[in-house]
Order: sequence, then C-alpha cells, then structure tokens
Amino acid sequence: MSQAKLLLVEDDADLREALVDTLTLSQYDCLDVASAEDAILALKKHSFDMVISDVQMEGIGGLGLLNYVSANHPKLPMLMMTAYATVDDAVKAIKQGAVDYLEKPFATEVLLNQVSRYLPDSSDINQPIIEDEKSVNLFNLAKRVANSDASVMILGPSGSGKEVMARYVHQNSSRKDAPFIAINCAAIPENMLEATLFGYEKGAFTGAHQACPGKFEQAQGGTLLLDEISEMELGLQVKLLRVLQEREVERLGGRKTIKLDVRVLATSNRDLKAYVDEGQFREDLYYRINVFPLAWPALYQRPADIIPLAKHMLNKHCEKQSIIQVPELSDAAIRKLLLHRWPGNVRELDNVIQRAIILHQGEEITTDDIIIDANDVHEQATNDDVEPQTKEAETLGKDLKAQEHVIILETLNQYQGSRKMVAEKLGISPRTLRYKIAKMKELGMQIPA
Ligand SMILES: Nc1ncnc2c1ncn2[C@@H]1O[C@H](COP(=O)(O)OP(=O)(O)OP(=O)(O)O)[C@@H](O)[C@H]1O
Repeated sequence: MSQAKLLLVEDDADLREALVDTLTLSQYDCLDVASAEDAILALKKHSFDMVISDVQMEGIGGLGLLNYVSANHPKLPMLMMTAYATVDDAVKAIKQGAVDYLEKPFATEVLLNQVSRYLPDSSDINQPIIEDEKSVNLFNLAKRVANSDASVMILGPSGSGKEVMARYVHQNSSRKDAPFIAINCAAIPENMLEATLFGYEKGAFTGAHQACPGKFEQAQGGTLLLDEISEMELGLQVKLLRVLQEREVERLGGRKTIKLDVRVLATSNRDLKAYVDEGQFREDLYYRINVFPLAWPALYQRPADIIPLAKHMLNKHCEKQSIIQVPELSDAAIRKLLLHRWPGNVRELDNVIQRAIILHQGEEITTDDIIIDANDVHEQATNDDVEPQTKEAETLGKDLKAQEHVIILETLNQYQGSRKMVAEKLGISPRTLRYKIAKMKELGMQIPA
C-alpha cells in the first residue's frame, strides 16, 4: 500500500515509541517529535498527510500546535490524544478544527481506525501509468470488470501496483463517488484485524472508550479493498465469509446488524490457489472473492512501463519538493533502469528515483545517480545540507535496520530458510517475519527460499 506520512507529537517517550511501532507496522511513514515546538519545525521542513498530537505538553502544547496547523496548513487533518482529565480540552480542540480526539489509554486498533478514517485520499496513485501492451490489455479488462459489481481478486508480486489497479476499478465503477477504503490484512496485528474490519461498540474491550465503525461500514456504498487477504488467519476468514454471504455486519460487542452495500476487492502476492490446497486459505472464501481474477505481472515482465513510470515519479517527487527544473534521464541512465530486474517492482523504482533526485547535479540524471543497490546509499548520501543531528539519527536508524536485516538473513541461512524456525528463534510472530522479509525483498535483497 502507498505510505501516508504522519507526524506524531507526544512528550511521553515510552508511549511515543509504542505508537510509532504500531503506526510503522501498519505501513505508515511516521516522524515522531516530543513537543509542539519541534512539530512546527518539522512541518516547516517536510510535508505530512496527518498530525497526531497529545494535548497536554510543556510549552505551547497541543492546542497551540493546533492553532498553528489551522492557520498554516488548513487542509492537514489533526487528531488529538488526551488523558481522561482533559476531555474539556479535547472538546475545545474539536471546536478549533481537530478532526477527532482519542481518550488515553486507547487500544491500538482505535488509533489505527481513526487514522485511516481521517487520512485524505492520496490522489497521486489515482493515475495509473500504463504503456506496455500487457498493462494496457489488463487495464482494458479491469475497466470492463469495473462496470459489474463482481468481487475482483488482484494478484501480483509486492509493489507491482495492485492497489493502483484496485483504485482504478473503483474509479471506473458506478461507486466512484462513494468511499474507497483499503485495509492491509498483513500489516494489522491479528488481534486487531477483526475490530478494524467489523467495528466495535463502546466497552467491547479494554480501551474501547468510544464506539467505532469498522472498515465495512466506512466503505458503505463504495468499495472495500482487502489488501494481502491471504495473511488473514483462518478463524477470521470464517467470519469474513459470513459477512460477505449475508451482506451484513455486527460490530464487536454490538447487538444490531448493519446492512451492507459494499463491493469487495482483494489482493494477494501469493499463489492463492496453492495456499488453498495447503489448507492455509479457505476454499469457500477463495471462490467467493475470486469471481474475477486480474493478474498484474512483475515490472520486468512489462518493460515498456519502466521509463514512463520513472518519468512520472520524477515529476511527482520534484513537484512535491518544489523543484522547478525537473531533471532529464540520460540515455545511459535509461539503459541502466531497463536492465535491472526490479525485484521490488514499482515501489523499488520509486525509491531509486527519489535517491536520484537527491544525488543529481545539473539538468540530467546520470548512471551515477541511479543507485540500485541499497548498500550504496550510505556512501553516496553524505549530503552537506543535512543537519548533523538529523544525519546522526538517520544513520543510527539505517544501522539498526541493516543489523536487523543481517540477523534475519543469518538466521534464515542457519535454518535453511524455514520461516517457522526463524520466527521462533528471533521471538517474533511468523507474520511479522513475513512482513520484514517482504520489506527486505523490496530493497532488492536476495532472501533464501
Ligand atoms: N501503474 C502505476 N502508475 C503509477 N504509480 C504506480 C503504478 N504502479 C505502482 N505505482 C506506485 O508504486 C507504489 C506501489 O504500488 P502499490 O501499493 O499499488 O503496490 P502493491 O502491489 O499493492 O504492493 P503490496 O503488495 O506491497 O501492497 C505506489 O506508490 C504506487 O503509487
């Protein structure tokens, strides 16, 4: 899924760390700061899709920050977090323009639900770039399928653009003016997925201080995308099947059933039929969601898409960074892009282009600016205009990530690639391991089978 950028403002270091973990695991790109003053500095340097802020902090505090955001970034949604004793402040915050507030302590699913509820729809992924004949044929087919109300299963490797295709189906359907809601079944911890999908009533579990509609309800009249559906555990698959068959949902802890008018799309980067044969995915659910399968090939299998996508990303990122003179790709740089196999597909290409924008000098992007191996970045990216403190923090972050990658690779080798053994050895769930391995593959790493 495309990454939304969040700014988290919380002065309690432990809570901040826990929240960052939750948001990062759910594939949000999260920058965290400890005060409203630091948040304002961050807002001056970077662009964000949402601010999540504590209310009571030293200095100008959450309400001061809200004033700044309302005045300078009026379209930026801001979600407040408050302790029970300061609910009055939260009410004040809503009056001043905050989109909502969370009462501490809150369960992580409450946070994730509120974030996805108020995040603006990112428009840049609404325009699929398709030039290769294979892609054009596939999108023609997708357009025809969009007219029906059939469930569509979009298959393809990670980063190939499955969510882009799902949005295309929605936008070319009669539901286009209703919501498009996406949920990544792999990124949301197992114990939260059910509440996130079906919603819950106040008091349904510890931390559920307020009722919250689930993704199905949020998608009412529109389309719900179940991204990486194969990662849903079997028990929840049964419940999902029931909702799809009966077209109604009951919130956790609730007693009334809610009628649904939702079209369901799903994606998977696995061979789902083989997964069914292995008993990992329910056959009845497979046939329910697989009414119309669309298979999006890996990027290297549709080479005529590579350069148009690279140019699209160049324009997109230059615009975001207010770079007026968009650099051209040199002929040699184009050849280098065409020769790579892109194991991380379009997402990897996007990363390479972002690096090239940082590194290039003058009006052209040369082969030296096209850093395909992630390890090269360290040497090249010693940009002088990065502040020393930021550079240190970034280096530490990269070092930690690199160490984590080495540990995972070594353990995979030690256990001949057995994901189960590695997860046990490292003390993480198989699902977290799969997620981390997927991220490593996106960076172009070779993972033992
Ligand atoms: N044809 C395309 N045109 C424009 N942008 C694209 C296209 N394909 C992919 N992208 C961009 O590449 C990134 C990855 O795409 P997307 O999230 O749709 O992949 P995915 O297959 O759903 O990945 P995952 O399996 O990891 O969820 C996104 O930023 C998306 O905007």
